[in-house]
Amino acid sequence: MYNIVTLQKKGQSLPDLALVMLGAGSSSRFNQRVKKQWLRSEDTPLWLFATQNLQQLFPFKQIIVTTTPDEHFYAKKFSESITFVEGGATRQESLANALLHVKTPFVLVSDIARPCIDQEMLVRILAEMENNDIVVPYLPAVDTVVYENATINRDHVKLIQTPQLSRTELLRKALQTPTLYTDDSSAIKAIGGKVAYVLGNPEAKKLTCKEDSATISCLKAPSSTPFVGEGFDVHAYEEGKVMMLGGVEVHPTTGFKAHSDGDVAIHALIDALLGAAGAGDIGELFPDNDPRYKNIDSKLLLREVCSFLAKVGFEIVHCDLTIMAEFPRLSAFKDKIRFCLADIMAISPIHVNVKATTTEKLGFVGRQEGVATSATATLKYYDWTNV
Ligand SMILES: Nc1ccn([C@@H]2O[C@H](COP(=O)(O)OP(=O)(O)OP(=O)(O)O)[C@@H](O)[C@H]2O)c(=O)n1
Ligand SMILES: C[C@](O)(CO)[C@H](O)COP(=O)(O)O
Repeated sequence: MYNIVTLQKKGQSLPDLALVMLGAGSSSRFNQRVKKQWLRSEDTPLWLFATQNLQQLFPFKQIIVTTTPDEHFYAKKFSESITFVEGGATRQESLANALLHVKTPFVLVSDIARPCIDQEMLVRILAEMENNDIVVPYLPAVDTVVYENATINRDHVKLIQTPQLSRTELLRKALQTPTLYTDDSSAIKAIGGKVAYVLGNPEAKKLTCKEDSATISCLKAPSSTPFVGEGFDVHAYEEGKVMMLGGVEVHPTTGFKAHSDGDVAIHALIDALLGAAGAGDIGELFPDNDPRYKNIDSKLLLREVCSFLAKVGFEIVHCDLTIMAEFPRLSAFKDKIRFCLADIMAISPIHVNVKATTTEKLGFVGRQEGVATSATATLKYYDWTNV
């Protein structure tokens, strides 16, 4: 590792450092269905790419990543060694949550939205840590700067970047304030801490708006690999209920025994979609003991899954369902189901296929105890290079 060699050459020993990666933002200025955290560089989401980039530059004792509560379960599936912490409503709150887990005297904090940190910049930061409370990379202003209609001396202006290296205890203390700061150094400065500024790097630009994607030079285009998932679900019949299959009412008086509306076709499809994304299964998202999902219309669940998949960087390419039912006959409903599902998934109806079959009176389907559905779904990464 070049930076370590450099530091050791300068006679410095390596400090114990924790890395905090802030990734719990709402990505609102990015203004896309996909959140910037989840853009893929080849096969790696941006938050992990940014983390791994720093990880290969320094042997951190701890790595902590903040995520939004709804993405937390999915982010955790990417790594066993990272500590994932739920973020708060602001960057500052997310940082305070992460700091509760830091065990080292110094902590390096970076925005996942600044993925292109190079080793020279990190070395410049580490080299200043000993005699300061926080070390902050910056870029000088190169344009004319007007502040409240008055041109000011641009030599006095610094454009602040991350990562910033702080004394952990002092940073914790600095964040115990109702004042909202947009970075760590402003908070530490406000309590009288000693701030060292070192030269940053234009390459360490923050991804804020969608137009920035093309300028984040270290990111590679997403892989074009298709991901195929499969799902399977069964529900027993229950009299006195409407039967919903694939979002369509197919029988007025014989429905399904279930916590939700029991739409076995949508449930299998959801599992196929989640399977393709590596996101577990329907029960992880919508537990069947959660009162919010009692008798819920499964179309709402499918909508939520589609919006989750879009948020974490996927597009739906195709799906195929086989509904196994002895009763009712489904031939008249297959196209209606297809159009209904395609509409919810916002894909062409020709990319949704629905098949129905009996099981020749064999098994629980054949004995008319219930209905089963198997489904496959194909996803691909959202291609941000086309935006
Ligand atoms: N509540 C928050 C808000 C922001 N961040 C993180 O702080 C960094 C800087 O924030 P920014 O780039 O502004 O990201 P967002 O807050 O997601 O963007 P926006 O303001 O456009 O919604 C990002 O890596 C973001 O994920 C965070 O961890 N928790
Ligand atoms: C921390 C930061 O990246 C330094 O420039 C910046 O202040 C983050 O601000 P944002 O409004 O949360 O993007």
